[in-house]
Amino acid sequence: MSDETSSLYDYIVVGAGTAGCLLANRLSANPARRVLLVEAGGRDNYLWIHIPVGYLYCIGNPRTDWLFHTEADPGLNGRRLRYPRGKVLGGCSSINGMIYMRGQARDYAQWAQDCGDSAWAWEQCLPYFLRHEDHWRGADDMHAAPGLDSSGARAGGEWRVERQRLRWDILDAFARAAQQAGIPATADFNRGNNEGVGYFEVNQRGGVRWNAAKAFLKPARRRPNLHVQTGATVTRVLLERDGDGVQRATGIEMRLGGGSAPLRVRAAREVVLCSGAIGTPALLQHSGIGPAPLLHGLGLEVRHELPGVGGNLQDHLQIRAVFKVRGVRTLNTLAGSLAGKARIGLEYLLKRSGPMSMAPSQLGAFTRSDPSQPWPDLQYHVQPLSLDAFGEPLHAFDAFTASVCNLNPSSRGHVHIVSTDPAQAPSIRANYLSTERDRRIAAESLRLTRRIVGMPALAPYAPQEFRPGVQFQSDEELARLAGDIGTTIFHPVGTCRMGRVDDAMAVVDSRLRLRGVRGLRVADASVMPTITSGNTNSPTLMIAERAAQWIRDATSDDTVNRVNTDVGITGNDYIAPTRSSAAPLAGVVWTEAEETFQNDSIK
Ligand SMILES: Cc1cc2nc3c(=O)[nH]c(=O)nc-3n(C[C@H](O)[C@H](O)[C@H](O)COP(=O)(O)OP(=O)(O)OC[C@H]3O[C@@H](n4cnc5c(N)ncnc54)[C@H](O)[C@@H]3O)c2cc1C
Repeated sequence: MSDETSSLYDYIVVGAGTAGCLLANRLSANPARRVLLVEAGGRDNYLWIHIPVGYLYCIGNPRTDWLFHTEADPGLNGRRLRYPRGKVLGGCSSINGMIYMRGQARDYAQWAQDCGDSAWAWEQCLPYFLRHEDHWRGADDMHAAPGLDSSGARAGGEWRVERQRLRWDILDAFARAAQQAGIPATADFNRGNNEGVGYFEVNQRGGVRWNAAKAFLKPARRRPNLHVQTGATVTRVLLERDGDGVQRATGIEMRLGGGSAPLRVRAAREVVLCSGAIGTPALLQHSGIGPAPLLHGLGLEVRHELPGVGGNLQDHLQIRAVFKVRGVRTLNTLAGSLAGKARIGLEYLLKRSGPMSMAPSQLGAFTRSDPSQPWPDLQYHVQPLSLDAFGEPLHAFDAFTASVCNLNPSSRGHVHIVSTDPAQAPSIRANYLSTERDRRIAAESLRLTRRIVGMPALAPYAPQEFRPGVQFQSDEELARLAGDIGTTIFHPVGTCRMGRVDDAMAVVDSRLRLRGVRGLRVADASVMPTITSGNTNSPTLMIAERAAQWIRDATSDDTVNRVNTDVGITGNDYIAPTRSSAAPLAGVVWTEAEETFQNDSIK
């Protein structure tokens, strides 16, 4: 325990997931700034994180997953869903489907409009995608998007994007069928309008998962000014009043693994929340920041009323139609025998290719639910396999799954804590298919799936609809069936959304500062006002990249953000998180809850 009067850290980043790893890297690039990155999960040294197909063993595994569930959902005919969230260095980027997708230009135009800040327009965001990208095409301006300034594009950034290392006859046939149904072929989903059908690009290097920890923490591992604390759950953001009465975040309270007494750590400049779309609103609510009725109801002191915290939950609901096929191999039967498994294992061992290098979905398509839509509003994830649910065994027959989701759902849910105990999981109410529009699009998307599958290119394989079943045809039946077979595609966002200063439901302003509290920012998927039209990992990295820039810009003027150490902070109140931080700049920067290890021990 220390009783220093000076701050231990300049910045505390809460959550070492997709956004947190990038931020920790960027903020600690300045050796004069001391950064603490706190992660509830452990290190990413579990084999199945790195072998792409291992996501199957990471989801539902307490070593890597928070094991959340949604509440029973009327739109899903009363079903609850397993709601995986990464709990490990890298966060969800350590367990996700690895698909690299920026979204559509119009998503960012909408954000700019919602926030009244043109900084969020696609043209302004693009350089921040490119800043960390390491794309297999290199700094090819074709990829940067036609007509746009490609400055900042580079091969050799940290975030590796590669082509997949396998193809399937059944997926090639689906791609041809999609083209016969009017969806053009595309070789690049990332130019601002992702319309088309093609194989996804993935975050892998040589057939191995490339997560945010490898990309952003590993290169920073020898920085003595970066302290990574794993196995520590942050339970509260600490607030104090500045001389003018405005509250300021001065640090965090956290518990090390094994349920130790709470420890307090102080940040001289900013606390940045990167705990994700579920973790961040829950942490704010536990800190007394959120909707007053919710906090009062739990007997929590309302430190700062912000009614939007935890609201506006949006997610993509994937409607998984399954088709049996004949005369073509799919993973179902390929992996169904010992010999098949051995062949698959050997191929990965020797060439880092084949089904073990496989992202869950390989083929993608973006299209319109009806021709009057100005932009693609549906995304397909097509898989050469089928199962009843993730975690269940593959079916014994050959089949493929055409999963389709509405990219711009109008249904909104929320995340609410249910007790004052931060160890208790929050209530996640997704409210899928709770609007007429979402139900109609669900029905239309299932019809479109049938139309594609009915095209001549797939005829040689005699596809037979296994789920939901051809007997169901009316809008009403299809919407109900969507509720039966729909499931999350793991993209919760929006629960601390940014917005204009006069928007009472906004949680952060357009520069990601928490409204009404100094020294506190949110930089993760929770700030998205509306969900992007595609997968959400890379947009989250872009958000973090922007936050890093704004934090650096703000703190280059010390008078703006720096805590006045004469006001409100008493040294004895704050204790060092571990024995290493008694000498925080001494060079030991990687710390686990029960163990301190040297800074080169990350793999
Ligand atoms: C199974 C799955 C598949 C997906 N597939 C894809 C895909 O193929 N492509 C794509 O683009 N997106 C995909 N996504 C979504 C994408 O990965 C997420 O949108 C993105 O990772 C969100 O990043 P984040 O930084 O907001 O949160 P996270 O990456 O979830 O990071 C939050 C971190 O904070 C930690 N944390 C939370 N609370 C606390 C606390 N109180 N104290 C300390 N630490 C805390 C967590 O343990 C976690 O490490 C998928 C997600 C999942 C789960």
